[in-house]
Amino acid sequence: MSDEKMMRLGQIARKLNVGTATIVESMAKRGFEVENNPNSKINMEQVSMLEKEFKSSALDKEEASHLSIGKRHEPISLEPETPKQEKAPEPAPAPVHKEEPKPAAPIPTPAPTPVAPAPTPAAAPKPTPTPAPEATPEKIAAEAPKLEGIKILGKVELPKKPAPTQHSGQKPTHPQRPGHAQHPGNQRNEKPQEPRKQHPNQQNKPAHQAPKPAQAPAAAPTPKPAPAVPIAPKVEAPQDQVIAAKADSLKGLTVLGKIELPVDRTKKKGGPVASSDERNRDKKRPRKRIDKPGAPGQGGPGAGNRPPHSQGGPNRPGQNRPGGNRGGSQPPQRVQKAEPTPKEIQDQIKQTLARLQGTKPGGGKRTQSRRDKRAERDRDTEVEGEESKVLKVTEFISANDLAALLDVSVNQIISTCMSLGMFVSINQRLDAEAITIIADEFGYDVEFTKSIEDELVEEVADEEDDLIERAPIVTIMGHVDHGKTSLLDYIRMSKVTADEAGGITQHIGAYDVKTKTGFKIAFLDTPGHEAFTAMRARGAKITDIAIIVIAADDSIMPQTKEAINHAQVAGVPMIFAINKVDRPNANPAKIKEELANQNLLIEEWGGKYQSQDISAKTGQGIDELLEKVLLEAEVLELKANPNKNAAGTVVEASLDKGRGYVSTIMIQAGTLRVGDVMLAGQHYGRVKAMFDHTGKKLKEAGPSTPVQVLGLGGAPQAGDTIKVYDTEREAREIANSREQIQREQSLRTKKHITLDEIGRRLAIGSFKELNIIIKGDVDGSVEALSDSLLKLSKDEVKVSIIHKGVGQISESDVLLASASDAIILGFQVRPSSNAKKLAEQEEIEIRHYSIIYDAINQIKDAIEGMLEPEFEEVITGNITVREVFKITKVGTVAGSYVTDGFITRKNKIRVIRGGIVIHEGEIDQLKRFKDDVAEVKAGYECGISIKNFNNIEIDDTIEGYEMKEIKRKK
Ligand SMILES: Nc1nc2c(ncn2[C@@H]2O[C@H](COP(=O)(O)OP(=O)(O)OP(=O)(O)O)[C@@H](O)[C@H]2O)c(=O)[nH]1
Repeated sequence: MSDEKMMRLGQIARKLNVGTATIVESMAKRGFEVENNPNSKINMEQVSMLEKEFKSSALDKEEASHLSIGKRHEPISLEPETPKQEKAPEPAPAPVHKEEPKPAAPIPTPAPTPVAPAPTPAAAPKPTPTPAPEATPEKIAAEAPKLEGIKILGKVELPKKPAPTQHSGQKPTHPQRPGHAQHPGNQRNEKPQEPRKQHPNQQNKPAHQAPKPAQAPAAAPTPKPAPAVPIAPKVEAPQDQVIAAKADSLKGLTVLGKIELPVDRTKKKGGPVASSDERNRDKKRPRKRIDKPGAPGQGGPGAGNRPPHSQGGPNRPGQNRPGGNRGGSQPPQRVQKAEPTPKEIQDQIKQTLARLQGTKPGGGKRTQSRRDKRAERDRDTEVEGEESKVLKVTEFISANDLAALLDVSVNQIISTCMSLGMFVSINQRLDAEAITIIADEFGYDVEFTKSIEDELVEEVADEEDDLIERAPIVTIMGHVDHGKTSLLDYIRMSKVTADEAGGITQHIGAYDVKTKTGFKIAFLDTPGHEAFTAMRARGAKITDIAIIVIAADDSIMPQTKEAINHAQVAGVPMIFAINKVDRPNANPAKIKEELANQNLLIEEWGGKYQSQDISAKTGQGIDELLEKVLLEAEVLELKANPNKNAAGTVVEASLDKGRGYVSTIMIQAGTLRVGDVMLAGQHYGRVKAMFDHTGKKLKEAGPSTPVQVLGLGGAPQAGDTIKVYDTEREAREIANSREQIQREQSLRTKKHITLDEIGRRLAIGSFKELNIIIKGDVDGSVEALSDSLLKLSKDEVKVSIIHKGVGQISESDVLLASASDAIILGFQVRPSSNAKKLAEQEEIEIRHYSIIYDAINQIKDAIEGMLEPEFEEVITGNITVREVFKITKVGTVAGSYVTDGFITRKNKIRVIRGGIVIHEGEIDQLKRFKDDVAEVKAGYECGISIKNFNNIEIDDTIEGYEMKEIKRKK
């Protein structure tokens, strides 16, 4: 008995057409723990519960088998039969009874269903079919009880027979009879809920219905054995019957819908029978088929099922869905979700999107865009893969230009810069370092092309025959007051010294003279002050020979050494002019000795350096000096081609009210003529007029000739090279280019200091910057002042010359000063009336100077004022504690006496006990009697309390002190 009452999990699972896991889960919900093991036993009571719960599932299975049988003949149905037959016997009886007496026993019904199938197969007796139609329901009823198959046949077939031919016909009939539950399955689309109701009742109803419909159809049932049914359907009512059977098992129809899955099965398994899992799959698959036009075409087992579906299918497209519902509303959903899992879903989505977008797969813009990007990447990788290329650029090209040269998008350049910690804009110009780094990122080596300056200086190799001797260009250098100007004056027989403000040469000039022997020598007059060091350096560059003036009554001074260094660095031969030998204290030998100590042996002493004792005052030795210059020049074999466009260097530039910008230029090669288009630095213009150092007009000037030129659009800087171009346009383009570069460079030198520098200064504590704008009458003075001021920079204060130039102080200068919080220094120049007004409005300070020293000293003072003040401690007084009062809410109050100096409430104090400082802090309260006071002088008593300190004892000394600011120097 026990065995009979118990069923194995696997067994019941097969019977109910569900998975063991599902059963276990269901059992668990009901409070029964069952191990998910096919051999786990479940008692019949539980089985009954499960049967109720999974009726639909069981029915599905049966119906499916029926359907297949009916449609495809017995063979297929046979499979299900065997198992069912075994079970059939048991359940069969129950259903029978129930059917006749009371449809109630739904539970048993399931049994019958299974039975039914059994019979069907058994019914294999296809012959019965014929009789089936004739069979009457009554008979069926009678027999039904005996055979399970009867139940099914009777129920389904009968009702269906009336309108069996067409499923649609069934529907109408069904509506009248609940048994349509099956139909509902087909009709699910219309009324999804029905199926559910039907399912549970199906078994009962079918039974009931069977009897009713059995009426006519009953005939079919007569053959009792459902077999008749299956057969019948095939023939006449076979379909009807089958349908009828399906009616009961409309779910089966649903299953058919699932059958679509079979299609898949055909591919994968090939077996139509569905397990609980398969069931879901079937349900899912059908949908796939529906979605996929190709699905229907799939044959195989599924196809067999389909046909029947096809009958109802066409009319009831929702069948598949209903099937899903049968198992519960969830199944269908699961099915849908589960199916998509494969990549097919993604493909479908893509296709769908493609359709929505009206694009063909792979043909959309996005795709194209992706392709393009891919292509770009490929290209990039190719570039990277290739040997590093060389990118020839000039410094300060813009990010955009660099992108074009690298053949990448400017965004890539910008993002690369960002990754490198640089934030650049599209039009921002990049310095050499940045260009190199960025290019490297893209696999390029950078080769900076010669700057425009270099290109200008670069001369086309001249034919030997075109070269002729030229005069040497001589620079006179030396320490302050050693007599440089005097020497030059003597040579050109003029006196410049007397005209110079402060007696100091403030700008350089150029002169050419003829020696007594008739040879020309061009002189550059360099200022002797330290501030002009840079100028001297420039002078040395265009200098063929340097005359180092050393006062015989002095010694080799720092600037003398500096001048020597510049000459040596420039590779310019030096001639020492030991001056002031006319003075009684002159000691030329001492100078020569010092030179020797400097490793500068003069010829007299066996060295290679020429020297000449001279007196700029008396003219002693000057002719000899010039001869030695010529001798040196001869050795140098100085030659130049005068028959080409002029090239040279700007020695000086200034703004002349009447004549405009006047530039002193040393022609180094070629010939400059009036009317030539000349470019100097970032200024260009046509030469309007030329003058020599005496003011005499010149129409042309050859090599080694210093000339004053009128016609440039601005004042070039000393040291700027000049070149003559054939067209103004050409000169303008280069001038603009230089201007841009100059702007970039100036911007960088102004604002861009290295991170290290900033960090270092920040570490120091405070970082202050004194911005200065310098305007002067001549370039040399501006440069000199600029260089001197820059040297005033200290760690704590940086002097920045944010702008400098020749000419009147303009409104733009004031605006710039306002924007950059700068002061303006005017050297021998004054602001325009508008600039003056603007300066007053903007509160911009403009200082005027005519002597460089004054400017330097004042700025030095200003810088000192800007330095962080230094403080020193000043003890203001001492008080002695005579009594101590401890007051609850106040703390300890010391009754004290000011022994010396005074004490103020703002004083910082120290509490000293036994000569040792035990506390440093601030005064909390200072009182005289009950009144708060700000100060108590020596000889008076007072009450004092100290912030956060109550450990005051009698005889303690309280020292008051303050930090006093001290002006800082140097
Ligand atoms: N006795 C004497 N005095 C000289 C001689 N040469 C120059 N001096 C004087 O020395 C002073 C300075 O001469 P400068 O020619 O201005 O000297 P410098 O090197 O040009 O000076 P800076 O222009 O400031 O660089 C002047 O007072 C001259 O008169 C000389 O040979 N003999």
